[in-house]
Amino acid sequence: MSGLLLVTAVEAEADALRAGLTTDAVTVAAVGVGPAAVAAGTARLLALAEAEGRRYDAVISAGIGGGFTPRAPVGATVLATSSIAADLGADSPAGFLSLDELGFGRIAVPVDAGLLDTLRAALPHAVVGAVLTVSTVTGTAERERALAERHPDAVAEAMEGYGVACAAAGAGLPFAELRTISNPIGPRDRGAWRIRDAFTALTAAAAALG
Ligand SMILES: O=C(O)c1cccc(C(=O)CC[C@H]2O[C@@H](n3cnc4c(=O)[nH]cnc43)[C@H](O)[C@@H]2O)c1
Repeated sequence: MSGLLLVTAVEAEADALRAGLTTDAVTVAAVGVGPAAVAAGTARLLALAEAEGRRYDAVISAGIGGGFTPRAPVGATVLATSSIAADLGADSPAGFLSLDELGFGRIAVPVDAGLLDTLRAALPHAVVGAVLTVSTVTGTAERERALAERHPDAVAEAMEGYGVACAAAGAGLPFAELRTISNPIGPRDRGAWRIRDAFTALTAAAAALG
């Protein structure tokens, strides 16, 4: 057993997490932006560990994300109940058809219940709900509305959770997703992103984990 693997998209997120950790039982790795990059990167890390005779206890997709207003305001910490590939499917004149609706698989991966309980105990103020994984950051009110209607339990969106979940499932490991909110989801306003606040919240979350 080699502890926990925290997977981020970019090094700045990984550094923010490392700044809060006081244990070496947690490995933090940045493997790229988007579901494909993190699925490939996470699967490689898990396979390398296995080849060395090591095995992680669990994998967490961690980093910053956009929050659905008012449920997850900027600076909030979010724990996923499930990670949902919200734009994986097909467009049609009748609207978006998800992978499930097409009959090709599941878009929602529930997180490990025991791991979520542990994280909730460590982070009692966290907002808990579904976290969407998107390949395109939402940038209009129309898109925000469509996502919220399709996923009424969603509290946040990011670009990696579902990819990390697929890699963890492939290795038979418990999975969870932790996000701190850098921006509201909605019309694109890059100037309103509070990335530093989200990094500060990531550091605090990591400190609460150990
Ligand atoms: O400026 C942009 O529009 C932009 C586009 C792609 C990536 C970024 C990043 O800052 C990369 C880091 C990371 O941020 C997560 N993130 C943060 N907010 C959101 C959001 O509202 N929707 C989706 N993802 C978001 C994401 O997981 C990136 O990996 C900036």
